[in-house]
Amino acid sequence: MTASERRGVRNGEWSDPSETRAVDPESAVVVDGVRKRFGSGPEAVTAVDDVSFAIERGSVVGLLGPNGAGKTTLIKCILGMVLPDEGAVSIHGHDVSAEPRRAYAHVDAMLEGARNDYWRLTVRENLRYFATISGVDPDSVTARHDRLLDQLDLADKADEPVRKLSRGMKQKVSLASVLATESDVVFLDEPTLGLDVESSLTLRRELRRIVEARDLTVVLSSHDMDVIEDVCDRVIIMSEGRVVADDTVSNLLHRSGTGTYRVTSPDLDREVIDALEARFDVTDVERRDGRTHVEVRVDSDGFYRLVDTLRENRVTIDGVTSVARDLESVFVELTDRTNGTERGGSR
Ligand SMILES: Nc1ncnc2c1ncn2[C@@H]1O[C@H](COP(=O)(O)OP(=O)(O)OP(=O)(O)O)[C@@H](O)[C@H]1O
Repeated sequence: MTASERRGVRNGEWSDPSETRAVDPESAVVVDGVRKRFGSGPEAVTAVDDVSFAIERGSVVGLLGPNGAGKTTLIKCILGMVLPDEGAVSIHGHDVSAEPRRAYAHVDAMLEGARNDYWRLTVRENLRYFATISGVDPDSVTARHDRLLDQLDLADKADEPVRKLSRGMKQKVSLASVLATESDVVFLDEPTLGLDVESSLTLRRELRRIVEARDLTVVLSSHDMDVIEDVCDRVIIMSEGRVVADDTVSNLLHRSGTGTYRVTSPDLDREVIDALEARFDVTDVERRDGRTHVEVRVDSDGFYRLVDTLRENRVTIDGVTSVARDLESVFVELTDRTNGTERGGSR
């Protein structure tokens, strides 16, 4: 280990690791006040802005955010591929600046949906290769590799060179290569990118099964909300470099306060719809069977203001139902809000 490796970086200055805050060795990953700026002067971009969180061992955490939110930069800071300007990262209790070898000993990653698999080697040879370079005797994990190939529907391709496989299969080989090692913490960036629906479903199901069987910690970034909703225990949503939500999938879906309501009425004319649009976030208007159905997204006290507005306009209400939320609508709501485009009935 070099002298600089023995030192931690905090608040933009090199410091003695003994000065760094004690981290919970029980956490798989601890990110503490990480900040990263690119460039300088008016052109500077703060890609990651004071981000902190801890990830429990054996959990699957989704990292979400619109393009440019800072997800990749944050993952690269955690993996030591980008040096943060401020803050500290530790993995399994080891500060990545002070003890990089120990911190990264059990970490693997698949970035941007791919990994440098060896296309001339067969699928099984790739798995053995990556197990070997991670310090595992490949003969001792043959049974586990067979199981992995089975789980990912790759068993009948095990002895084919990777170059002969379809794009989706290559992607599964990438994931299998990550899981073939003895890593305890894996970072998967867009693992289902380009997969067909069936392969994506298989991969999600098997990933979840593998996580439970091995007590694996996974940090998964994806633009596909269904993947996140299916696989993750918890979701961290970033927008403009900051964390705007950090909660379990179920809490995010059932957050009290905000919601979308569907109002059905025989006399919702254009004038009333204009009045609703002026005060609320009207997400859908549909005329069917002589009635009008309007979907309105509101915040915590917005529901009562919505009902009051309908009454003021003497609207006959046939029904008001709550529309089930999915992670996508929660995501849009949270990231719209931080981008200053919130409507949600607060006008
Ligand atoms: N090497 C770099 N030099 C300058 N700016 C950068 C660099 N890397 C990232 N950025 C900027 O930092 C911000 C965050 O980018 P980042 O790639 O981390 O976002 P992201 O959430 O991963 O986006 P995406 O979903 O599009 O991959 C963006 O404004 C980006 O342009």
